Amino acid sequence: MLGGSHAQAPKLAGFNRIGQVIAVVSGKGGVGKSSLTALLAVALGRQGQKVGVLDADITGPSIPKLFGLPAGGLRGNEAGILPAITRTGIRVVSANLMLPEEDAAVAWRGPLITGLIQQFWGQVLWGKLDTLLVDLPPGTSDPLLTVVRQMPLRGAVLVTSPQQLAALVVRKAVNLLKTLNVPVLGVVENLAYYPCPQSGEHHEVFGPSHAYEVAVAAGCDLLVRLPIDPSLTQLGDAGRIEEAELPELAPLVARLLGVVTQRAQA
Ligand SMILES: Nc1ncnc2c1ncn2[C@@H]1O[C@H](COP(=O)(O)OP(=O)(O)OP(=O)(O)O)[C@@H](O)[C@H]1O
Repeated sequence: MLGGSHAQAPKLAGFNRIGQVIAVVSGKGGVGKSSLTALLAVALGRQGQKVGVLDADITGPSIPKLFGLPAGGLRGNEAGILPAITRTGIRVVSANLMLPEEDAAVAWRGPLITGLIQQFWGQVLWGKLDTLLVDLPPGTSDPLLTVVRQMPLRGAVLVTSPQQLAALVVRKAVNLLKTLNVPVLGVVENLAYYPCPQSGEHHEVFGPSHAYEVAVAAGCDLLVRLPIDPSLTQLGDAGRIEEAELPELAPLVARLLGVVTQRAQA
């Protein structure tokens, strides 16, 4: 059933109730977008939200690894696909959960990839969610267009890092989101600095920040600057990202909770 681009969507309208769908977008790979998606899901869950993560990075899925979810963990029945559930109750759907082994490759052409993203939206029994986060692959390509066309996006969170190249590529993503009328809810700069454990001084390991320029281009606020934190790498590698504490995310969490409130009042 999975992987076909023309599969019939079951009637999930009465079953799935999703308060808001938020895309997490970067221009360049490796800026920590998947980690940020996972951390945001955890932070929203701690605020009492029911959260789902749709891993739209079909060929490079890293969400299951961060949560310690094993390959082959997706189940389904004739009604639809059941998401895997993390230790703290976050519902996750990812190509890696369909594969027999974690390191099996997905070598698919574009139409199959977009077909699978559509199935992750249209054939998954997400149930009632406050927020569905969509982790998009880097680049301004088909998956973003598919998500924008198929899902009622409230907006996007843009993740960048201090390198000028990352800022340049993320500005391309900003322009595409503008063209597609997707509001940018906030910019996150990851790997912004390394706080010296001895002196507390912030070292700009990847150079000076360009995130303000990105935020200005996107017409929104730079909400979060995340430091380089080796414990994050360790927790992610161990599949224990849900144990991370990141108070820096509070402004972004508040913004996303605000979106829910505004929508409820509309
Ligand atoms: N703030 C941080 N401090 C330390 N390590 C980090 C931080 N953010 C991300 N990492 C680490 O960097 C690596 C890449 O992160 P991640 O997979 O989230 O990036 P990505 O942008 O989603 O990558 P890709 O675009 O290739 O999918 C991971 O090992 C992750 O643990």
